[in-house]
Amino acid sequence: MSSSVSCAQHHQHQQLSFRGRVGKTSSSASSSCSTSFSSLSRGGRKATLKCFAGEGAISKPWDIQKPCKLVLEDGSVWQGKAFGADGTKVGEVVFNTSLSGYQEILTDPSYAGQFVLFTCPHIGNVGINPLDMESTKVHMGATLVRHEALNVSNYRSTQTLDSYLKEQGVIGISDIDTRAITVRLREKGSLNGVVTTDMSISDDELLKMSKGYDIVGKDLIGEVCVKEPYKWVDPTASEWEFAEKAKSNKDKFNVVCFDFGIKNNIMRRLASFGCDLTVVPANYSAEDVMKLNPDGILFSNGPGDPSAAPYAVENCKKLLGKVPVFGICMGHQVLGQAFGGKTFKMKFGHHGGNHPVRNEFTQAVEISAQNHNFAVDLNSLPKEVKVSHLNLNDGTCAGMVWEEKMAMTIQYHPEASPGPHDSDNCFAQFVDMIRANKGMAVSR
Ligand SMILES: NC(=O)CC[C@H](N)C(=O)O
Repeated sequence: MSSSVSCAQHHQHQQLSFRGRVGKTSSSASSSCSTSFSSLSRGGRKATLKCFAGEGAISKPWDIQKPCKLVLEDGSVWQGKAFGADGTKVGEVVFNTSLSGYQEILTDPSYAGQFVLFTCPHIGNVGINPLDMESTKVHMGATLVRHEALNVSNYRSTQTLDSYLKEQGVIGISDIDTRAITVRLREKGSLNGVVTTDMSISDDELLKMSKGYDIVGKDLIGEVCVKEPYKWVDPTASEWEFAEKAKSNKDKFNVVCFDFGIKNNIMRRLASFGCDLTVVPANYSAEDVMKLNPDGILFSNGPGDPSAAPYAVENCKKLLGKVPVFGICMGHQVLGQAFGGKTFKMKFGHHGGNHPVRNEFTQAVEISAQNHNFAVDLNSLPKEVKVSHLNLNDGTCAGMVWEEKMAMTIQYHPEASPGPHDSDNCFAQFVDMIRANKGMAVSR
């Protein structure tokens, strides 16, 4: 099987990699970027390395000094280099501590209305591939990185981060001090900011724009969710499947997913555990959902303030107790409100792949992938609701169960993508709840 690997232009001393470093580029390769590098073969796999330079032209991406700046609402101005699209955007800046999986983060619809600052200093090194998309586009307003890797090294990559962001109309800024900004966000809390490649706009104007932005009270779900119902049947590809329960499952269940900005891997994991999915818009009525005769209902992740989506909460209230329900992230927050609880905005939220949570029933600790800026207030919940998981960094509510209502919720991301798989068992638990409700034997 041969696959095509793309790389940005390389200068003489840069190394080319193919699943690990394989040697230095020759000087003839570095001076002749319109031709393909000779095929590299490793582990039986062949790859053709191509350059992104246009016909005959030798552009030097490492020499490009197109300016870009970030102005935060606290008045700080951060000069950097532009990549991706040109333009001016306003958003809430959050930092993500994941060491890998920038493509999944870029395409997570929950980041609409926000800018993601990656604390991992090297972003872009595995390029972009068509298989790791969590949705059809990039939803964040801008991507903030310390260093944009020009050298792309992955056998699945078909595009550079730069060209993908250009195509998506998303601004990238590199060469800014992401550590200093992260410390600032930790001290002051999430800050709004403006990123621009238009140097004619004054810092004062940009500051005014960033101060005028507020994600609180904004219903961003409507911007990212589907308009018409659709079916999803694809499980995790068999070569990646790791859960024994998913491998041995033979039964099929009809599950309706409310799309608040659903990530593809939630659907893949549910499909792996035997769920045939009908994905419906966020404002699909409870009555219409019940007409689909679901065995279970999923409330998905999604962007923005959970208290700004009262229609979702009302729908949820009508469905509680009818069939088993599972809420993930925004879905957890919507269910929390439907239970009678309240949500609040956190100082800088949780965004990363290494957050410890404790299962309050088993005391087991899971390392989880998280991405949220709001949380359910533990003290606002009725006594029938049990807190199933606690975040061990700050003691916030990370999961709930209301047994009589057949409801379970998780504030973080059991589907990972990117992140650890410790919490994947949540999908099996949801399916077990469905099985029990149908009078079937539970698989444990
Ligand atoms: N990933 C999500 O679903 C995020 C939920 C919500 N927008 C928050 O930031 O808390």
